[in-house]
Amino acid sequence: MKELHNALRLQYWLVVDYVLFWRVWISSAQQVQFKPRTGQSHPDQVWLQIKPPPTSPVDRFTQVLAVGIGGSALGPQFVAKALAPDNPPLEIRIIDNTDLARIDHQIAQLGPEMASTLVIVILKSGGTPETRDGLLEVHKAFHDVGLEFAKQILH
Ligand SMILES: O=P(O)(O)OC[C@H]1O[C@H](O)[C@H](O)[C@@H](O)[C@@H]1O
Repeated sequence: MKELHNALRLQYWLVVDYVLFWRVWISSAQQVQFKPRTGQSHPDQVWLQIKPPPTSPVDRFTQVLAVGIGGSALGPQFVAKALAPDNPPLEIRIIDNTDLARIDHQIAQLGPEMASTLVIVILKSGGTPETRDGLLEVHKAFHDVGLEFAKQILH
């Protein structure tokens, strides 16, 4: 059982490394834009463009704040819970609904480590309104404490 767990743990990190590598590589090859399902350009798309790789203003990232809903939240939640090592190097939180009180609470939980938080936006379609709303809330929170949000986001 221990061997199985170790094998799964190794696979977990291989998948995480693989996904992060390709997301960063693809993002640096092309500016990723957030577009709604209507196909019209989003008015906020300028700040939603990122210039990867993300960087932490305080040397390294210590936690992850993911924004996604439905399958885009359940998948990462499953991987994080099922395959995480005993002492995960990064705390992972997921904003997966539009309850503002809950979102505020999750942002407050980032505490002084907001500067070392990597924000990951997960979506398949590219235009889920709930995910956009969560993203706007997180953006405002980073902006309010003077952090350069665009540098800490991967989407
Ligand atoms: O991954 P996205 O395109 O953001 O979609 C996220 C979710 O949106 C809706 O809630 C759908 O009913 C789900 O099936 C989907 O997983």
